[in-house]
This record gives sequence, C-alpha cells and structure tokens, in this order.
Amino acid sequence: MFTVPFHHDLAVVRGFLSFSRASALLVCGAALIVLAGWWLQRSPLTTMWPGQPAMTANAAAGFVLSGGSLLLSHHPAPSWSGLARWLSLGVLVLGAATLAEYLWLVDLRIDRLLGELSARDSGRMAEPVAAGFVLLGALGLLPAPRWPRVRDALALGALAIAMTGLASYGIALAGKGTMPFGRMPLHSALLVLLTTLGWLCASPTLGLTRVATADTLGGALARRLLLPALLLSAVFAFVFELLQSWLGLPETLAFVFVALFSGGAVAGLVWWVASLFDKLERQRRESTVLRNDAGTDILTGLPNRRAFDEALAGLLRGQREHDTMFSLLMFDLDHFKTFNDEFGHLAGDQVLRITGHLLRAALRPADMAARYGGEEFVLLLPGTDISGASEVATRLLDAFRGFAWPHCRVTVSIGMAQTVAGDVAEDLIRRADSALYDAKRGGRDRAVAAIALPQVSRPGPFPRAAPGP
Ligand SMILES: Nc1nc2c(ncn2[C@@H]2O[C@H](COP(=O)(O)OP(=O)(O)OP(=O)(O)O)[C@@H](O)[C@H]2O)c(=O)[nH]1
Repeated sequence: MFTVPFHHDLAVVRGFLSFSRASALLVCGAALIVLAGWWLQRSPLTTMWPGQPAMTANAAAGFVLSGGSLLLSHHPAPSWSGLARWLSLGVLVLGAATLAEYLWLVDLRIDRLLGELSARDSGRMAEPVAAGFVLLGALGLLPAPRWPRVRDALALGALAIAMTGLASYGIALAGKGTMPFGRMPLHSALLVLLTTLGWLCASPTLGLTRVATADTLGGALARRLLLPALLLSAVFAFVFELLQSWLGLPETLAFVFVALFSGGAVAGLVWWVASLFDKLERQRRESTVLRNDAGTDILTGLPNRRAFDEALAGLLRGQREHDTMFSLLMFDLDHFKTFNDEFGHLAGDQVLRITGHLLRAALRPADMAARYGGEEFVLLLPGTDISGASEVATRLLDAFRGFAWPHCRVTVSIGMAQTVAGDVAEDLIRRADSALYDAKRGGRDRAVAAIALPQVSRPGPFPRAAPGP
C-alpha cells in the first residue's frame, strides 16, 4: 500500500532541537546550582524551591551528567556523541545502584560517591528519582533512530515518573501536608520532565515526536495540546486535594466536583481543538479567495495574465511529460480605440465585460479564457487540435456577430496555434500572435491559423499564416 511520508515543518523541527538544547542547559545549570549549594553549605540553593526537601548531591550530579549527555548528543562529531553515551551510562549506573540499595538493602556506598560533598548531603536520592535516572540513562544510550519505539517507551516511563512527582506536589500544596508518593522533590520531578522532553525533542522526526513536528493539522494540534494535557493530572490532583482539605468537602463530594472539573477540562480541550480547526479552515478559505483574487481580472471576472501564464506552463508541462496537446487562441477586439473614442471609456468597459460573458458561454469547462491585457484575450483549449480550435473560433465569431451590442456592432480577430513537441510558451504565443496579426491584416472579423509546423498534420478550415519572426 502506498503511504504518504511525513512532512515536517522545518522551522518547528529547528524549534524542537533548540528546545532540546535549552532544556539540557537548564537542567545542567539547575543541578550545578544545587551542587554549589552543597559545596558552600547554602541550603536555599539545595532546595531551590521554598518548602521543598533538598535535592541530594548525587541526584544533582545525575542531572548534570544527564543534561550534559543530552547537550553533547547534539554535536555532530562522533567523539562528542561517544562521550555523551559514557555520561548516560554514568546516569544509568547511578540510578540502578541506588535502586539496588533500596531493593536489597545493601550499601554500595553510592551515597558517598561525591566524597566531601556527599558528606554534607542529606542522604540517598528518592526512589522515583533513581528510577528516573535508569530511564534517562537508557534514553541516552539508545540509538534512537534504530529503535524509536523503545525510545518512546523509555520516555513515557520517565514522563510518568515526573507526572507522579508533579501530581504529588499538587496534592501536598493543596493539602499543605506531606507528599503521598515518596520523597521526590518538585525540582527533581521538573528536571526529569525537562530532560525527558529534551531527549524526545532531540530526534524530532522519530516515533511519537514526529507527529508533533508534522506539517499537518495533527501536528498543529499536538504542539498546542500535548503539554497542557500532560500537566492536567497535576492540576486534577491539586483540585481534588484542595476541595477536601481547604474547603473540608467529604471525599465523595470532592470526587463529584473533580469529575465535573475533568468533564469541563475535556470540554475545554474539545472547544480549543474546534476553534483551532475553525481558524485554520477560515485561513485556508481566505488564502483561496486571495489566490483567486490575485489571478482574476476585476473588470471581466476572467482569469488574468498571471493565471493564464500559470495555466499555460501547466499545460506545456503536461505536453512534455504525457505527450498531450492543446491549442491557443489569441483574440483581439477590432477598432477598439475608435470605439472608445466615439462612445467613451465606460462604454468600452461594458464591451469588455460582455466579451467576458460571451467567452465564458462559448467554452467547455476544461477550457480557459483569460484577459491577456487591454482588449486582448487568450483561450487555452486542452486536448484540442487546430481543427477543433477552428470550430471554437467559428462559434465565437458567430456569437460576436449575433450579439445585440448596445452602441454598435463589435467584431473580433482571432489567431490560432496548436502546440508542437518542444514548444515553450514564447513559441506558442508568438505563432498565435502572428496569426492574429494576419487576421487583422486580412480585414478583421476572422480567425487565422498559424502555419502548420511539421508535427501538425490536420488542416483547419481557415487561411494559414506564416510563423512569426
Ligand atoms: N474601455 C477600455 N478600453 C481599454 C481598456 N484596456 C485597453 N483599452 C483600449 O483599447 C484600445 C486598443 O487600441 P489599439 O491597440 O490601437 O487597437 P484597436 O483600436 O482595437 O485596433 P485593432 O486591434 O487594430 O483592431 C486602446 O484605446 C486602449 O485604451 C479597458 O480596460 N477599458
């Protein structure tokens, strides 16, 4: 089955890569501040957030390694990306060793890894942070382009840990109590979140992230909605706890309100999606109208020279690629200057408008009539050879002769040319123009076909003109 490949918005892809680098810098910077706090024994620097437990020196070192690995992974030189993997291996080992200490109650001396710094430390990093490091380390070690699904699974695991930490903080904040999910401080949850998003954005055209960078409506929606949706769980937890502890609502009632709140939030998201669809659709329509306006002649309502040039280029391309053929008619009102001089410019405009109507009425839907400029028009007749073009010209001459013109009879002269292999736009126009000149010279109110070039075999019923210079 044929599948259309993903098209990515280059500016968005660059934005994702910049976000990834910025998040790596931020994570490294924040973790270095914590390490400096332990070094200088300034506890506000180790907690970073009022009311939060301190981040352990080990955890801070883990984030420096993880952020550094993410930053280096952006470097194109293989030696730097090799170093990035070593750093990630360090993160993985740090997390795994800490978890092992928790699980098997062994002392691997991981808490004293940083020597004197650790000695001033408050202890071992929380279990979720250690689990986060295992996943972040694995993310940095994984060759993402080869295993995008594994990368996504690891990232989702790390995101779940970060979201649990955030939700837990929401509960603690609302209840002014302790956090129910262990000792994961808010800053650690935020740094795990930031590093994970950084890894996801480091390969923006892979796995889950490729949808968010796609140059499609789905991509636009993902970019706008994913982050709010991610943060929603923390907000729900906050509201639930707030209702119970601050407002003193019984648990059942708090559940009812949270259910209402979630319904409202989902409705809000749906409304947001709907208004985005609506906006994009209106923009699409506006651009269609603008494009049409830009290609339309105001006086006659016919396509203008620009639209004609585009259509002619398209037909010539079709001829080159699929060996199709078409004819061009150049069409000029006779003695129009005299008409203008005699009846005025407004009457002249009226004649041009009627000409537009007559042309539209005489043509098949596939044909195109355009105002070439002034009192000159052009007609493109796809799949029509010179004899078919002659029939159309006859129809047009008759339509002009038979029309009840308001001031005086108006006639037209027509030059016709059929495409031949290897034609470019100028060749075809020059031949039709030359035939038009012959029609004028021959007495006007007539159609003349350009002289048949070797490939054109069928003669038309009209006199032949020599090709132009
Ligand atoms: N009313 C009106 N006149 C226009 C417009 N565009 C061009 N014209 C006039 O069309 C006339 C064209 O004159 P010429 O090029 O001398 O051609 P002609 O008088 O039709 O003579 P032949 O083509 O040889 O039959 C000029 O007087 C232009 O001013 C327009 O939009 N409205």
